[in-house]
Amino acid sequence: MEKEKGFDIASISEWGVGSKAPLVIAGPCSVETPEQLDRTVSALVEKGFSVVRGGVWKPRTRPNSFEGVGHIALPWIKDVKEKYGVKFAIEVASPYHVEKALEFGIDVLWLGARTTVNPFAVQDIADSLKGVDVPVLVKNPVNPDLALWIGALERIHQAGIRKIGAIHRGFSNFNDQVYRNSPTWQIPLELKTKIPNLPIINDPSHICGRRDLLSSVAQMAMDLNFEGLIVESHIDPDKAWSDASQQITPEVLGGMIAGLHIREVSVENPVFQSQLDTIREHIDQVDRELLEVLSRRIRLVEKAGEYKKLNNVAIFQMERWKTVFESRPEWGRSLQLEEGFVKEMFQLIHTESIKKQEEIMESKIEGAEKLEKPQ
Ligand SMILES: O=C(O)C(=O)C[C@]1(C(=O)O)C=C[C@@H](O)C=C1
Repeated sequence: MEKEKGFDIASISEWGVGSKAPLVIAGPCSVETPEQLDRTVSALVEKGFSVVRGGVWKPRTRPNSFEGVGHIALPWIKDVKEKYGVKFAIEVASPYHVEKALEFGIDVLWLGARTTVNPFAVQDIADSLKGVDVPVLVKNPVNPDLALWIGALERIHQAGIRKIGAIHRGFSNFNDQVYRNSPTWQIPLELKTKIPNLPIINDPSHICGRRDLLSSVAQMAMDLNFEGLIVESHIDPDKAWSDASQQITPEVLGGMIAGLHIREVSVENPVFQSQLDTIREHIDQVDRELLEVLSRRIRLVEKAGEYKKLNNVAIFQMERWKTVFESRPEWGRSLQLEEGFVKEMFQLIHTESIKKQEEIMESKIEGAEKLEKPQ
């Protein structure tokens, strides 16, 4: 995969938010009242958290939902920062938000998923950040579009922001039965591959939309070596004014973070390394075989395409495709392969079959004349 060039990025240890790894940013979805903020921050500090989040201006999908208390929350935030010595992160969606946040000494800014999708809005914010030395995090866009995410990061970075990171909050979906926003892990992993030194922070709260899944998503992020977590935590989650079902108390959050297994990127252990190298050699061998088998299948599909052309038969054969699509996951099950994985793989394979046969139909494929027309 090609790396993006020209990103000069500071590591989290240079952000001025402490050097504990992973970085945990925790706090209420929305700042509601001075009392709610004070009680939540006090409980978070007691559990060892020192970087707090809290929504001031809340972009909501539907009108008439609670849209945040607005700039009146900023003096309350300034008070808890002074009282508890915490750092504070908020979302900004316009140059006005940036100006106000900086005026009140906010330590970390983030762009929300609905802002990232809009290059005009991102550019306006980037322009307002010129000459400012504050960490800025960019959430993934609501749609699974890596280029759009990278584009927003580039705009912020080109404004001179070196303390830059990404937040993976999942992607909108039509009918994901499990997640509020599908994690689609391959997208943040591809981002990491393209911009290796970009810190990525996982947001299990917005991915899950419910409390019971938070720790499994947070653990997955740690297994994939994400640099941090941003988690919604409220002193009285059931009474939260927004996103009540995904917030947890600072106490529960403390337990969740303590229970995470933090993985090393690699270890200086020659035995481990040589064992992993052996396994990787086997994987290389199997991947070759896999590609050889796939190539054999495609050659057969091409042959079928040539016969279809000769006999003026349509490419898409619904009955046959149904049989293939229903039988393969069953074959896979007996080989301990996940049904969803097999289905997705065969969908891809079928798309390639159709593409290949289209090419044959459109062109005068050499050799087609040599085929005998079946009787
Ligand atoms: O069976 C065929 O007619 C094929 O061309 C093969 C194949 C496949 O890839 O399995 C491809 C296209 C059809 O829609 C059905 C099946």
